[in-house]
Amino acid sequence: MSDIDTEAKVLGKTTKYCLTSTALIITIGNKKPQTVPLHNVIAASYHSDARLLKIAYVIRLTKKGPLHLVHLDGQVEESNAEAAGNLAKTTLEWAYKDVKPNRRLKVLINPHGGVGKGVAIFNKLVEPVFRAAGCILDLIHTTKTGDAYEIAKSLPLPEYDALITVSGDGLIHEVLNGFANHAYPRKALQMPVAPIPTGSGNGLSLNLLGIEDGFDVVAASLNIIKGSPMSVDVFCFTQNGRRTISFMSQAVGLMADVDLGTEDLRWMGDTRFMYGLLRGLIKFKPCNVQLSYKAVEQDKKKMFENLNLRRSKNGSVVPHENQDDNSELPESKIGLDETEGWTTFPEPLLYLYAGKGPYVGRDFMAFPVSLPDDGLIDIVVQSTKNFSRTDVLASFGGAPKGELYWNDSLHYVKAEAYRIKPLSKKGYLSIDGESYPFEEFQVEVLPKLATLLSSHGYYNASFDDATARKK
Ligand SMILES: Nc1ncnc2c1ncn2[C@@H]1O[C@H](COP(=O)(O)OP(=O)(O)OP(=O)(O)O)[C@@H](O)[C@H]1O
Repeated sequence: MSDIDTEAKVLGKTTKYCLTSTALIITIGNKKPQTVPLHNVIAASYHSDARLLKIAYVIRLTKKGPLHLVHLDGQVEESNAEAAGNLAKTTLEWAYKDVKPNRRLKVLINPHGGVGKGVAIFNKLVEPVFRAAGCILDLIHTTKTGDAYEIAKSLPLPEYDALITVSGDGLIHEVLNGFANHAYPRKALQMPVAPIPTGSGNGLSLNLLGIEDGFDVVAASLNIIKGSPMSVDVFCFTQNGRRTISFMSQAVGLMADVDLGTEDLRWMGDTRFMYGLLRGLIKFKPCNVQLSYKAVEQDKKKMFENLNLRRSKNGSVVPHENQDDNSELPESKIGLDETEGWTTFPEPLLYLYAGKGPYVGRDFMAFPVSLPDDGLIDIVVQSTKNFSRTDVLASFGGAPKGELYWNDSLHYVKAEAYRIKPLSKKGYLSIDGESYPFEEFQVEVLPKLATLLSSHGYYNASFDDATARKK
Protein backbone atom coordinates (compact mmCIF):
# COMPACT_ATOMS: atom_id res chain seq x y z
CA MET A 1 0.00 0.00 0.00
CA SER A 2 1.45 3.37 -0.91
CA ASP A 3 0.63 6.56 0.96
CA ILE A 4 -2.20 8.78 -0.29
CA ASP A 5 -1.88 12.56 0.09
CA THR A 6 -4.01 15.62 -0.33
CA GLU A 7 -4.31 19.19 0.87
CA ALA A 8 -7.15 21.46 2.05
CA LYS A 9 -7.69 24.68 4.01
CA VAL A 10 -8.89 24.30 7.59
CA LEU A 11 -9.94 27.66 9.06
CA GLY A 12 -7.85 29.36 6.39
CA LYS A 13 -4.73 27.29 7.19
CA THR A 14 -3.16 25.00 4.62
CA THR A 15 -3.58 21.47 5.93
CA LYS A 16 -1.80 18.40 4.62
CA TYR A 17 -3.32 14.92 4.89
CA CYS A 18 -1.21 11.79 4.43
CA LEU A 19 -2.86 8.40 4.68
CA THR A 20 -0.59 5.45 5.49
CA SER A 21 -1.61 1.84 6.07
CA THR A 22 -1.91 2.46 9.82
CA ALA A 23 -2.61 6.17 10.36
CA LEU A 24 -3.81 9.45 8.95
CA ILE A 25 -1.14 12.09 9.45
CA ILE A 26 -2.55 15.62 9.56
CA THR A 27 -0.41 18.76 9.48
CA ILE A 28 -2.25 22.04 10.03
CA GLY A 29 -0.22 25.12 8.97
CA ASN A 30 3.15 25.11 10.74
CA LYS A 31 1.97 22.92 13.60
CA LYS A 32 3.56 19.57 14.48
CA PRO A 33 2.03 16.74 12.42
CA GLN A 34 -0.66 14.83 14.26
CA THR A 35 -0.70 11.06 13.77
CA VAL A 36 -4.21 9.66 14.08
CA PRO A 37 -4.26 5.83 14.16
CA LEU A 38 -6.84 4.51 11.68
CA HIS A 39 -8.55 2.77 14.61
CA ASN A 40 -9.36 6.28 15.95
CA VAL A 41 -10.78 7.59 12.67
CA ILE A 42 -14.56 7.25 12.80
CA ALA A 43 -15.68 9.11 9.65
CA ALA A 44 -14.26 10.44 6.38
CA SER A 45 -16.18 11.90 3.46
CA TYR A 46 -15.70 14.23 0.51
CA HIS A 47 -18.59 16.49 -0.56
CA SER A 48 -17.92 17.50 -4.15
CA ASP A 49 -20.67 20.17 -4.34
CA ALA A 50 -19.07 22.25 -1.56
CA ARG A 51 -15.56 20.77 -2.14
CA LEU A 52 -15.44 19.87 1.55
CA LEU A 53 -13.24 17.14 3.03
CA LYS A 54 -14.70 16.03 6.37
CA ILE A 55 -12.78 13.83 8.79
CA ALA A 56 -13.88 12.86 12.32
CA TYR A 57 -11.63 11.12 14.82
CA VAL A 58 -10.94 10.80 18.53
CA ILE A 59 -7.58 11.77 19.94
CA ARG A 60 -5.86 12.65 23.24
CA LEU A 61 -5.09 16.34 23.60
CA THR A 62 -2.53 15.58 26.31
CA LYS A 63 -0.40 12.45 26.70
CA LYS A 64 -2.45 10.89 29.50
CA GLY A 65 -5.68 12.84 29.08
CA PRO A 66 -9.03 11.45 27.91
CA LEU A 67 -9.97 11.06 24.25
CA HIS A 68 -11.74 13.97 22.52
CA LEU A 69 -13.85 14.06 19.40
CA VAL A 70 -12.40 16.21 16.60
CA HIS A 71 -14.28 17.26 13.46
CA LEU A 72 -11.88 18.52 10.82
CA ASP A 73 -13.54 20.18 7.84
CA GLY A 74 -11.21 21.28 5.04
CA GLN A 75 -12.00 23.42 2.00
CA VAL A 76 -10.46 21.76 -1.05
CA GLU A 77 -9.06 23.57 -4.13
CA GLU A 78 -10.42 22.46 -7.50
CA SER A 79 -7.02 20.98 -8.40
CA ASN A 80 -7.06 18.72 -5.31
CA ALA A 81 -10.66 17.55 -5.63
CA GLU A 82 -9.87 14.12 -7.04
CA ALA A 83 -7.13 13.41 -4.51
CA ALA A 84 -9.40 14.53 -1.65
CA GLY A 85 -12.21 12.26 -2.82
CA ASN A 86 -9.78 9.38 -3.09
CA LEU A 87 -8.30 10.05 0.35
CA ALA A 88 -11.74 10.19 2.01
CA LYS A 89 -12.91 6.98 0.37
CA THR A 90 -9.74 5.02 1.17
CA THR A 91 -9.51 6.39 4.72
CA LEU A 92 -13.03 5.21 5.44
CA GLU A 93 -12.37 1.81 3.91
CA TRP A 94 -9.19 1.25 5.90
CA ALA A 95 -10.60 2.72 9.11
CA TYR A 96 -13.40 0.13 9.03
CA LYS A 97 -11.34 -2.69 7.54
CA ASP A 98 -12.46 -5.39 9.97
CA VAL A 99 -15.74 -4.00 11.29
CA LYS A 100 -19.12 -3.02 9.95
CA PRO A 101 -19.63 0.76 9.88
CA ASN A 102 -22.84 2.51 10.99
CA ARG A 103 -23.64 0.02 13.75
CA ARG A 104 -27.23 -0.14 14.93
CA LEU A 105 -27.15 0.29 18.68
CA LYS A 106 -29.75 -0.31 21.34
CA VAL A 107 -28.67 2.05 24.13
CA LEU A 108 -29.94 1.70 27.71
CA ILE A 109 -29.20 4.70 29.93
CA ASN A 110 -29.59 4.46 33.71
CA PRO A 111 -30.06 8.06 34.89
CA HIS A 112 -29.24 6.96 38.47
CA GLY A 113 -26.07 4.91 37.87
CA GLY A 114 -22.93 6.05 39.72
CA VAL A 115 -23.23 9.69 40.80
CA GLY A 116 -26.29 10.22 38.57
CA LYS A 117 -24.61 11.96 35.64
CA GLY A 118 -25.23 9.28 33.00
CA VAL A 119 -27.70 11.28 30.92
CA ALA A 120 -25.63 14.47 30.88
CA ILE A 121 -22.44 12.56 30.03
CA PHE A 122 -24.16 10.63 27.28
CA ASN A 123 -25.62 13.78 25.70
CA LYS A 124 -22.43 15.81 25.91
CA LEU A 125 -19.65 13.31 25.20
CA VAL A 126 -20.99 10.02 23.87
CA GLU A 127 -23.87 10.74 21.52
CA PRO A 128 -21.80 13.16 19.37
CA VAL A 129 -19.20 10.42 18.82
CA PHE A 130 -21.85 7.87 17.82
CA ARG A 131 -23.54 10.39 15.53
CA ALA A 132 -20.23 11.36 13.92
CA ALA A 133 -19.59 7.67 13.23
CA GLY A 134 -23.01 7.35 11.60
CA CYS A 135 -24.32 4.86 14.19
CA ILE A 136 -28.05 4.33 14.29
CA LEU A 137 -29.25 4.84 17.85
CA ASP A 138 -32.30 3.56 19.65
CA LEU A 139 -32.18 5.11 23.13
CA ILE A 140 -34.11 4.16 26.24
CA HIS A 141 -33.80 5.61 29.74
CA THR A 142 -34.37 2.92 32.37
CA THR A 143 -36.88 3.99 35.01
CA LYS A 144 -36.30 1.30 37.63
CA THR A 145 -34.48 -1.94 38.44
CA GLY A 146 -35.70 -4.64 36.07
CA ASP A 147 -36.26 -2.44 32.99
CA ALA A 148 -33.00 -3.50 31.37
CA TYR A 149 -33.82 -7.16 32.06
CA GLU A 150 -37.22 -6.86 30.35
CA ILE A 151 -35.83 -4.96 27.36
CA ALA A 152 -33.09 -7.56 26.80
CA LYS A 153 -35.54 -10.43 27.29
CA SER A 154 -37.71 -9.32 24.39
CA LEU A 155 -35.09 -7.60 22.21
CA PRO A 156 -35.76 -8.07 18.47
CA LEU A 157 -32.28 -9.42 17.76
CA PRO A 158 -32.03 -8.84 13.97
CA GLU A 159 -32.64 -5.10 14.43
CA TYR A 160 -29.39 -4.38 16.30
CA ASP A 161 -25.64 -4.94 16.03
CA ALA A 162 -24.95 -4.37 19.74
CA LEU A 163 -26.57 -3.50 23.04
CA ILE A 164 -24.96 -0.67 24.98
CA THR A 165 -25.43 0.20 28.64
CA VAL A 166 -24.76 3.67 30.00
CA SER A 167 -24.37 2.83 33.68
CA GLY A 168 -22.29 0.44 35.78
CA ASP A 169 -22.01 -3.33 36.05
CA GLY A 170 -25.53 -3.73 37.48
CA LEU A 171 -27.16 -2.96 34.15
CA ILE A 172 -24.93 -5.47 32.34
CA HIS A 173 -25.97 -8.09 34.90
CA GLU A 174 -29.62 -7.37 34.12
CA VAL A 175 -29.07 -7.43 30.35
CA LEU A 176 -27.28 -10.80 30.35
CA ASN A 177 -30.03 -12.30 32.52
CA GLY A 178 -32.64 -10.84 30.18
CA PHE A 179 -30.83 -12.50 27.25
CA ALA A 180 -30.65 -15.81 29.16
CA ASN A 181 -34.47 -15.68 29.42
CA HIS A 182 -35.01 -14.60 25.81
CA ALA A 183 -37.06 -16.85 23.50
CA TYR A 184 -33.72 -17.58 21.75
CA PRO A 185 -31.28 -17.42 24.66
CA ARG A 186 -28.11 -18.59 22.89
CA LYS A 187 -28.69 -16.27 19.98
CA ALA A 188 -29.47 -13.41 22.35
CA LEU A 189 -26.24 -14.02 24.27
CA GLN A 190 -24.36 -13.69 20.97
CA MET A 191 -25.55 -10.09 20.74
CA PRO A 192 -22.42 -8.06 21.57
CA VAL A 193 -22.75 -6.03 24.76
CA ALA A 194 -20.53 -3.13 25.82
CA PRO A 195 -20.63 -0.51 28.57
CA ILE A 196 -20.27 3.25 28.66
CA PRO A 197 -18.85 3.62 32.18
CA THR A 198 -21.10 5.95 34.18
CA GLY A 199 -21.57 3.64 37.20
CA SER A 200 -19.46 3.53 40.35
CA GLY A 201 -17.19 0.50 39.94
CA ASN A 202 -17.33 0.01 36.16
CA GLY A 203 -15.41 -3.27 36.44
CA LEU A 204 -16.31 -4.51 32.96
CA SER A 205 -15.23 -1.27 31.33
CA LEU A 206 -11.89 -1.43 33.15
CA ASN A 207 -11.37 -4.99 31.94
CA LEU A 208 -12.17 -4.18 28.32
CA LEU A 209 -10.38 -0.83 28.07
CA GLY A 210 -7.68 -1.02 30.75
CA ILE A 211 -6.87 1.16 33.73
CA GLU A 212 -6.06 4.30 31.69
CA ASP A 213 -9.19 4.26 29.54
CA GLY A 214 -11.59 2.31 31.76
CA PHE A 215 -13.43 5.43 32.97
CA ASP A 216 -13.07 7.32 29.67
CA VAL A 217 -16.51 7.43 28.05
CA VAL A 218 -15.10 8.45 24.64
CA ALA A 219 -12.69 5.48 24.68
CA ALA A 220 -15.70 3.30 25.54
CA SER A 221 -17.63 4.84 22.61
CA LEU A 222 -14.72 4.09 20.27
CA ASN A 223 -14.71 0.47 21.47
CA ILE A 224 -18.41 0.27 20.63
CA ILE A 225 -17.83 1.67 17.14
CA LYS A 226 -14.67 -0.31 16.34
CA GLY A 227 -14.50 -3.26 18.78
CA SER A 228 -14.91 -6.86 17.64
CA PRO A 229 -17.16 -9.46 19.26
CA MET A 230 -15.30 -11.50 21.89
CA SER A 231 -16.79 -14.66 23.38
CA VAL A 232 -16.54 -14.86 27.16
CA ASP A 233 -17.39 -17.40 29.82
CA VAL A 234 -20.16 -16.54 32.25
CA PHE A 235 -21.32 -18.26 35.42
CA CYS A 236 -24.46 -20.07 36.39
CA PHE A 237 -25.29 -19.03 39.97
CA THR A 238 -27.80 -21.43 41.52
CA GLN A 239 -29.59 -20.55 44.74
CA ASN A 240 -32.80 -22.15 46.04
CA GLY A 241 -33.28 -23.90 42.69
CA ARG A 242 -33.11 -20.63 40.76
CA ARG A 243 -30.46 -20.05 38.08
CA THR A 244 -29.02 -16.59 37.51
CA ILE A 245 -26.26 -15.50 35.16
CA SER A 246 -23.30 -13.79 36.82
CA PHE A 247 -20.72 -12.30 34.47
CA MET A 248 -18.20 -10.64 36.74
CA SER A 249 -17.94 -11.54 40.41
CA GLN A 250 -19.39 -13.07 43.53
CA ALA A 251 -18.31 -11.88 46.97
CA VAL A 252 -18.93 -12.79 50.61
CA GLY A 253 -17.26 -11.45 53.73
CA LEU A 254 -15.21 -8.28 53.72
CA MET A 255 -15.44 -7.66 49.96
CA ALA A 256 -19.23 -7.95 49.93
CA ASP A 257 -19.43 -5.54 52.88
CA VAL A 258 -17.23 -3.11 50.94
CA ASP A 259 -19.59 -3.20 47.96
CA LEU A 260 -23.08 -3.60 49.39
CA GLY A 261 -22.48 -2.04 52.80
CA THR A 262 -21.60 1.28 51.11
CA GLU A 263 -24.66 1.65 48.82
CA ASP A 264 -25.75 4.68 50.90
CA LEU A 265 -22.46 6.41 49.97
CA ARG A 266 -22.96 6.45 46.17
CA TRP A 267 -22.28 10.20 46.14
CA MET A 268 -18.61 9.38 46.86
CA GLY A 269 -18.17 7.68 43.44
CA ASP A 270 -15.71 4.78 43.65
CA THR A 271 -14.04 6.24 46.78
CA ARG A 272 -16.82 4.52 48.68
CA PHE A 273 -15.08 1.17 48.15
CA MET A 274 -11.87 2.33 49.86
CA TYR A 275 -13.92 3.84 52.70
CA GLY A 276 -15.83 0.54 53.03
CA LEU A 277 -12.57 -1.41 53.15
CA LEU A 278 -11.21 0.69 56.01
CA ARG A 279 -14.53 0.41 57.88
CA GLY A 280 -14.54 -3.39 57.38
CA LEU A 281 -10.98 -3.67 58.61
CA ILE A 282 -11.84 -2.04 61.91
CA LYS A 283 -14.23 -4.97 62.52
CA PHE A 284 -11.91 -7.60 60.97
CA LYS A 285 -14.55 -10.29 61.38
CA PRO A 286 -14.08 -13.75 59.81
CA CYS A 287 -16.90 -14.71 57.54
CA ASN A 288 -18.81 -17.69 58.83
CA VAL A 289 -19.26 -19.85 55.72
CA GLN A 290 -18.18 -23.23 54.41
CA LEU A 291 -16.44 -23.03 51.04
CA SER A 292 -15.82 -25.99 48.75
CA TYR A 293 -14.56 -26.02 45.17
CA LYS A 294 -13.72 -28.27 42.25
CA ALA A 295 -10.19 -27.05 41.57
CA VAL A 296 -8.35 -27.37 38.27
CA GLU A 297 -5.23 -25.30 39.05
CA GLN A 298 -3.79 -23.86 42.28
CA ASP A 299 -0.15 -23.23 41.37
CA LYS A 300 0.25 -19.44 41.17
CA LYS A 301 3.40 -19.54 39.07
CA LYS A 302 1.77 -21.85 36.54
CA MET A 303 -1.32 -19.63 36.29
CA PHE A 304 0.92 -16.61 35.75
CA GLU A 305 2.86 -18.47 33.03
CA ASN A 306 -0.39 -19.46 31.33
CA LEU A 307 -1.44 -15.82 31.26
CA ASN A 308 1.82 -14.82 29.59
CA LEU A 309 1.65 -17.70 27.16
CA ARG A 310 -1.78 -16.60 26.13
CA ARG A 311 -0.71 -12.97 25.72
CA SER A 312 2.25 -13.94 23.58
CA LYS A 313 0.03 -15.90 21.19
CA ASN A 314 -0.59 -13.29 18.55
CA GLY A 315 -2.15 -10.71 20.89
CA SER A 316 -4.25 -13.40 22.60
CA VAL A 317 -7.09 -12.84 20.19
CA VAL A 318 -10.11 -14.82 21.29
CA PRO A 319 -12.18 -15.65 18.22
CA HIS A 320 -15.89 -15.11 18.45
CA GLU A 321 -17.60 -18.45 18.10
CA ASN A 322 -21.08 -18.82 16.73
CA GLN A 323 -23.10 -21.20 18.80
CA ASP A 324 -26.21 -23.15 17.85
CA ASP A 325 -28.71 -20.41 17.18
CA ASN A 326 -32.01 -21.68 18.42
CA SER A 327 -30.94 -24.06 21.14
CA GLU A 328 -31.59 -23.66 24.86
CA LEU A 329 -28.99 -22.69 27.44
CA PRO A 330 -26.64 -25.51 28.43
CA GLU A 331 -27.77 -27.71 31.32
CA SER A 332 -25.71 -27.72 34.53
CA LYS A 333 -23.01 -30.35 34.30
CA ILE A 334 -22.24 -30.34 37.98
CA GLY A 335 -24.85 -31.61 40.43
CA LEU A 336 -25.57 -29.68 43.60
CA ASP A 337 -24.69 -32.76 45.69
CA GLU A 338 -21.58 -33.79 43.74
CA THR A 339 -18.57 -34.25 46.03
CA GLU A 340 -16.03 -36.22 44.02
CA GLY A 341 -13.00 -34.09 43.24
CA TRP A 342 -14.19 -31.32 45.56
CA THR A 343 -12.11 -29.72 48.33
CA THR A 344 -13.43 -27.98 51.42
CA PHE A 345 -11.41 -24.94 52.44
CA PRO A 346 -10.14 -25.67 55.95
CA GLU A 347 -9.35 -22.17 57.31
CA PRO A 348 -11.51 -19.26 58.55
CA LEU A 349 -11.85 -16.72 55.80
CA LEU A 350 -11.95 -12.95 55.78
CA TYR A 351 -13.49 -12.91 52.34
CA LEU A 352 -14.16 -14.93 49.25
CA TYR A 353 -14.05 -13.21 45.90
CA ALA A 354 -14.67 -15.22 42.74
CA GLY A 355 -15.08 -14.09 39.16
CA LYS A 356 -13.77 -13.29 35.72
CA GLY A 357 -11.91 -10.25 34.40
CA PRO A 358 -8.88 -8.85 36.27
CA TYR A 359 -10.36 -5.64 37.69
CA VAL A 360 -13.32 -5.46 40.04
CA GLY A 361 -12.72 -1.73 40.48
CA ARG A 362 -10.09 0.89 39.75
CA ASP A 363 -8.32 0.17 43.05
CA PHE A 364 -8.43 -3.59 42.92
CA MET A 365 -7.14 -6.08 40.36
CA ALA A 366 -8.64 -9.08 42.15
CA PHE A 367 -8.16 -11.70 39.41
CA PRO A 368 -4.89 -10.80 37.64
CA VAL A 369 -4.53 -14.15 35.84
CA SER A 370 -8.13 -14.35 34.68
CA LEU A 371 -8.69 -15.34 31.04
CA PRO A 372 -11.90 -14.55 29.13
CA ASP A 373 -12.56 -18.08 27.93
CA ASP A 374 -10.55 -20.71 29.82
CA GLY A 375 -13.79 -22.27 31.06
CA LEU A 376 -12.72 -21.66 34.67
CA ILE A 377 -13.62 -19.34 37.50
CA ASP A 378 -10.87 -17.62 39.48
CA ILE A 379 -11.45 -17.90 43.24
CA VAL A 380 -9.61 -15.74 45.73
CA VAL A 381 -9.79 -16.71 49.39
CA GLN A 382 -8.19 -14.58 52.06
CA SER A 383 -7.65 -16.66 55.18
CA THR A 384 -7.52 -14.91 58.59
CA LYS A 385 -4.89 -17.43 59.71
CA ASN A 386 -1.54 -15.69 60.16
CA PHE A 387 -3.03 -12.54 58.66
CA SER A 388 -3.78 -9.34 60.54
CA ARG A 389 -5.45 -5.97 59.93
CA THR A 390 -2.02 -4.46 59.40
CA ASP A 391 -1.21 -7.10 56.77
CA VAL A 392 -4.38 -6.22 54.86
CA LEU A 393 -3.59 -2.53 54.96
CA ALA A 394 0.01 -3.09 53.90
CA SER A 395 -0.95 -5.42 51.07
CA PHE A 396 -3.72 -3.20 49.68
CA GLY A 397 -1.17 -0.67 48.45
CA GLY A 398 -0.42 -3.05 45.59
CA ALA A 399 -4.07 -4.02 44.98
CA PRO A 400 -4.52 -1.89 41.82
CA LYS A 401 -1.64 -3.82 40.22
CA GLY A 402 -2.78 -7.24 41.43
CA GLU A 403 0.13 -7.63 43.85
CA LEU A 404 -2.03 -9.34 46.48
CA TYR A 405 -1.90 -12.36 44.20
CA TRP A 406 1.58 -13.25 45.41
CA ASN A 407 0.74 -13.08 49.16
CA ASP A 408 1.13 -16.54 50.68
CA SER A 409 -1.95 -16.17 52.87
CA LEU A 410 -4.08 -15.44 49.78
CA HIS A 411 -5.32 -18.66 48.20
CA TYR A 412 -5.92 -18.44 44.47
CA VAL A 413 -7.73 -21.30 42.77
CA LYS A 414 -9.00 -21.83 39.23
CA ALA A 415 -12.05 -24.06 39.41
CA GLU A 416 -14.89 -25.47 37.36
CA ALA A 417 -17.35 -24.76 40.16
CA TYR A 418 -17.63 -23.86 43.85
CA ARG A 419 -20.19 -23.83 46.63
CA ILE A 420 -20.82 -21.64 49.67
CA LYS A 421 -22.83 -22.68 52.69
CA PRO A 422 -23.41 -19.89 55.24
CA LEU A 423 -23.01 -21.07 58.84
CA SER A 424 -24.68 -17.98 60.30
CA LYS A 425 -27.79 -16.02 59.37
CA LYS A 426 -26.38 -12.55 58.80
CA GLY A 427 -24.12 -11.42 55.99
CA TYR A 428 -23.88 -9.88 52.56
CA LEU A 429 -23.71 -11.75 49.28
CA SER A 430 -22.81 -9.69 46.24
CA ILE A 431 -23.37 -11.06 42.72
CA ASP A 432 -21.90 -8.69 40.10
CA GLY A 433 -22.25 -5.94 42.72
CA GLU A 434 -25.96 -6.64 43.31
CA SER A 435 -27.32 -7.89 46.63
CA TYR A 436 -28.57 -11.50 46.88
CA PRO A 437 -29.88 -13.45 49.92
CA PHE A 438 -27.12 -14.68 52.22
CA GLU A 439 -28.02 -18.31 51.62
CA GLU A 440 -26.39 -21.45 50.22
CA PHE A 441 -25.41 -21.31 46.54
CA GLN A 442 -23.36 -23.02 43.83
CA VAL A 443 -21.53 -21.42 40.90
CA GLU A 444 -20.59 -23.24 37.70
CA VAL A 445 -18.84 -21.93 34.58
CA LEU A 446 -20.79 -21.74 31.30
CA PRO A 447 -18.00 -21.55 28.71
CA LYS A 448 -18.05 -18.84 26.00
CA LEU A 449 -21.74 -18.14 26.34
CA ALA A 450 -21.81 -14.33 26.27
CA THR A 451 -20.34 -11.80 23.83
CA LEU A 452 -18.62 -8.50 24.54
CA LEU A 453 -17.12 -5.88 22.26
CA SER A 454 -13.37 -5.58 22.57
CA SER A 455 -10.76 -3.62 20.64
CA HIS A 456 -8.02 -5.89 22.01
CA GLY A 457 -9.45 -9.40 21.93
CA TYR A 458 -8.38 -9.96 25.57
CA TYR A 459 -8.59 -8.26 28.95
CA ASN A 460 -6.57 -5.08 28.80
CA ALA A 461 -4.83 -5.30 32.17
CA SER A 462 -1.11 -5.44 32.69
CA PHE A 463 -0.04 -7.85 35.38
CA ASP A 464 3.62 -7.88 34.68
CA ASP A 465 6.81 -9.52 35.73
CA ALA A 466 7.62 -6.72 38.15
CA THR A 467 5.17 -8.16 40.65
CA ALA A 468 6.37 -11.70 39.97
CA ARG A 469 10.00 -10.71 40.44
CA LYS A 470 9.21 -9.58 43.99
CA LYS A 471 8.79 -13.24 44.85
N1 LIG B 1 -34.04 4.70 36.66
C1 LIG B 1 -33.54 3.96 37.64
N2 LIG B 1 -33.71 4.34 38.93
C2 LIG B 1 -33.15 3.64 39.93
N3 LIG B 1 -32.41 2.51 39.75
C3 LIG B 1 -32.22 2.09 38.50
C4 LIG B 1 -32.77 2.79 37.38
N4 LIG B 1 -32.39 2.15 36.25
C5 LIG B 1 -31.66 1.07 36.65
N5 LIG B 1 -31.57 1.03 37.99
C6 LIG B 1 -30.81 0.10 38.84
O1 LIG B 1 -29.68 0.77 39.39
C7 LIG B 1 -28.78 -0.20 39.88
C8 LIG B 1 -27.36 0.29 39.80
O2 LIG B 1 -26.96 0.35 38.46
P1 LIG B 1 -25.47 0.03 38.02
O3 LIG B 1 -24.94 -1.13 38.77
O4 LIG B 1 -25.47 -0.06 36.56
O5 LIG B 1 -24.68 1.31 38.48
P2 LIG B 1 -23.67 1.44 39.70
O6 LIG B 1 -24.10 0.55 40.82
O7 LIG B 1 -23.50 2.85 39.98
O8 LIG B 1 -22.31 0.92 39.07
P3 LIG B 1 -21.37 -0.30 39.43
O9 LIG B 1 -22.22 -1.53 39.44
O10 LIG B 1 -20.35 -0.31 38.33
O11 LIG B 1 -20.77 0.01 40.75
C9 LIG B 1 -29.05 -1.47 39.10
O12 LIG B 1 -29.56 -2.44 39.97
C10 LIG B 1 -30.15 -1.03 38.12
O13 LIG B 1 -31.10 -2.03 37.91
